[in-house]
Amino acid sequence: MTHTPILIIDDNQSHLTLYSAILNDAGFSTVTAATVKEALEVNRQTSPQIALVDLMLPDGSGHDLISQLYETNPNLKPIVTTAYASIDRAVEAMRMGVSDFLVKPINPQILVDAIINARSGGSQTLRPNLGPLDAPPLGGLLGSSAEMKQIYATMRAVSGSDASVFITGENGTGKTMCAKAIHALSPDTDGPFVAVHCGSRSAAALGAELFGRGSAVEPHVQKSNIGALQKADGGTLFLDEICDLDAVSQAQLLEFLKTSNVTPNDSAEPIPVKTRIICASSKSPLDCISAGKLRADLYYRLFVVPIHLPPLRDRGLDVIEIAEAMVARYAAKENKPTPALSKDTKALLLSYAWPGNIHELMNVLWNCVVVNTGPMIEEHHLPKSLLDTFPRPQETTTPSFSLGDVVASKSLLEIEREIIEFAINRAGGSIPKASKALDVSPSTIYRKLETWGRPARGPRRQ
Ligand SMILES: Nc1ncnc2c1ncn2[C@@H]1O[C@H](COP(=O)(O)OP(=O)(O)OP(=O)(O)O)[C@@H](O)[C@H]1O
Repeated sequence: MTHTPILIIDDNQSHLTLYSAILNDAGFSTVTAATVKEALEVNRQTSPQIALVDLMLPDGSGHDLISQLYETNPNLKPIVTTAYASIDRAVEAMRMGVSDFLVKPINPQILVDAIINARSGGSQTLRPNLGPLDAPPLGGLLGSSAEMKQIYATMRAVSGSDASVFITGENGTGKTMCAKAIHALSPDTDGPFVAVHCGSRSAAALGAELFGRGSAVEPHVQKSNIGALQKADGGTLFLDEICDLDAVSQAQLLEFLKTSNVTPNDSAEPIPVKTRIICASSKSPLDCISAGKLRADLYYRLFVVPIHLPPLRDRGLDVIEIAEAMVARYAAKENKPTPALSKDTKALLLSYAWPGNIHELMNVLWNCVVVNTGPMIEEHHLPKSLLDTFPRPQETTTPSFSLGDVVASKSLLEIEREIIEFAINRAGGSIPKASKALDVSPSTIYRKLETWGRPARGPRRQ
């Protein structure tokens, strides 16, 4: 069976580029439209089997558009995308027969899964060429766990677009490395990569560092007075620990994102700047918004493509892969033969919690290579004091059910909610998938979520 291109309808050019890149990378062909009028024309020309429909379009609503598309293309499977999740909208969309309801920012794998689901119609599974998921790591990032492979695929997909990227993850998980790798893959790789840590100085100093001083626009003035945004013109600006940015700089950054102009302090003249923004945070941005530290409007502008780097303890055998590469690197540096890791050492590395993540692993292994001279790194060579200080924390993410305990302590409604939440988490946030697993209709779950006052799918809290 041949497939027509997927029609992507969104009035935001960055989203069109990004979704096309993700789907093209996954082996699908795409066509795009930015308005209702354009969408009807492309629909007439290509008769797509699947359309990704944004609900808010400049010349009409996505719901009305879907009705019009059905008139000439009754077999169409629409997938709704929206930045404004509401249960009412989701239920209304499900009633119209849409295949899925995706809340922006959309995780690339969820987007690909939604297309696969729509194509398979719930029975046959037509897996497209997912080559990028098997592609080798990027930019020196080590690790071939499924989690990291998915991250490499996202990085590749986003690198060709100028969409903002929001990287979250504990300290030492590789956020900076990931940002550099995206820059290196991008068409602007020859442009500058400028990194600014948003948490390490006073608001005034940070403001000047980011936006520069008025004198910077004068041609004779030192380059050091130019702000980081201007320095990153034609390249990438990496804002590390964005949640620590002060309120004044947040307002200025938001203004920049709206206008693509920088107005350095004391200067009247706005300066046009074209730069891709990648930001990172080790804190949960949603918690920071709740605490009034991060503006929600700034967050939604920046959180176009989320990348969450899992802690090292959740990357399975990546710990050993990274450890062996690091040991070889440090041995070469110290002019020593590369020692092997004993079986017990590997078991310990795998069971330790690594609160400092890859940074900590690197320090431990460098110490081992420097201090020991033998051909093998044994368990007793590892700094035990360190392991004793940071025992592996209790897993909290997966609820475990002991029927007796549960029945004794919880109401039926509570148990039902736990099971539904569990199924949604296991389905990566996809309500249709969770509903399939529980053998109920998606609208049943949407209605339950509405009762609990919980959004259908949004950025996951860490
Ligand atoms: N997947 C990886 N493979 C190999 N080395 C890695 C990987 N991820 C991170 N590193 C190394 O671990 C160290 C920490 O990485 P990085 O500085 O990018 O983390 P981070 O999340 O930005 O840390 P922080 O939050 O402390 O700024 C660096 O030396 C980096 O080279």
